[in-house]
Amino acid sequence: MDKFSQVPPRHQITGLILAGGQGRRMGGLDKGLVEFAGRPLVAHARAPLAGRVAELLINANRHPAAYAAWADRVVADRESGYQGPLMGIWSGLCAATTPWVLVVPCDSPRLPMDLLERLWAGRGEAAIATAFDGQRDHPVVALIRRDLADDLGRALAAGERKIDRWYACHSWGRVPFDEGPEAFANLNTEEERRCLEARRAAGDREVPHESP
Ligand SMILES: Nc1nc2c(ncn2[C@@H]2O[C@H](COP(=O)(O)OP(=O)(O)OP(=O)(O)O)[C@@H](O)[C@H]2O)c(=O)[nH]1
Repeated sequence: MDKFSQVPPRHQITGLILAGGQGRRMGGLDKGLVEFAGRPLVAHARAPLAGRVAELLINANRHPAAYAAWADRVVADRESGYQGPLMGIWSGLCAATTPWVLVVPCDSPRLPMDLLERLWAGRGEAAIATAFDGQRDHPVVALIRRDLADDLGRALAAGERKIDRWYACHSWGRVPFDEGPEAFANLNTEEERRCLEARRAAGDREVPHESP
């Protein structure tokens, strides 16, 4: 395999930001629109995808107009009732038109900028490749083959809601990232948001500024 075969082909990949949750631990706020370091969280989630994918989708169940500024298309869950991230992934897979979909959560503002390159290079023959930070798997940071959409639809119809259990039914590769857990930190509470913002302000990493 030559080195160029490891470059992710942009036209084959859709970016999908999952922002369809209820944000209960943040008092019901629409988490993707919560400010982090002066910009909405969705802007940070977008940074490692922008310019690297054929189309950028945001899966959101509230405030579609606000999200539209950060995406090519906003896609709501195909079934109502906040049924969890697997429903968001299925909704994105169904809406995508490329063979692969790169999924990221809206509430992890420090993902590696070369996330796609590394998942692509590390996926091997797997149909699903997820990030592993050396301690934990991050199932919602995933490169997934779009042709699994029908299977996922059937699994959801049969009541499946657990991401790992559905992944385990397919060829699933875990791609190690040596940055450590900080790069995949996700914000569930206002306190976590404040702490991560303070660490960032302390200067441990600069996040590139980007406008919609
Ligand atoms: N489409 C969709 N995405 C969801 C749903 N629930 C969670 N997510 C997404 O999955 C990722 C992880 O979500 P969590 O932090 O576990 O859930 P949350 O709803 O955002 O927050 P909590 O209500 O506090 O659990 C985030 O990117 C969410 O936007 C859902 O019902 N539908």
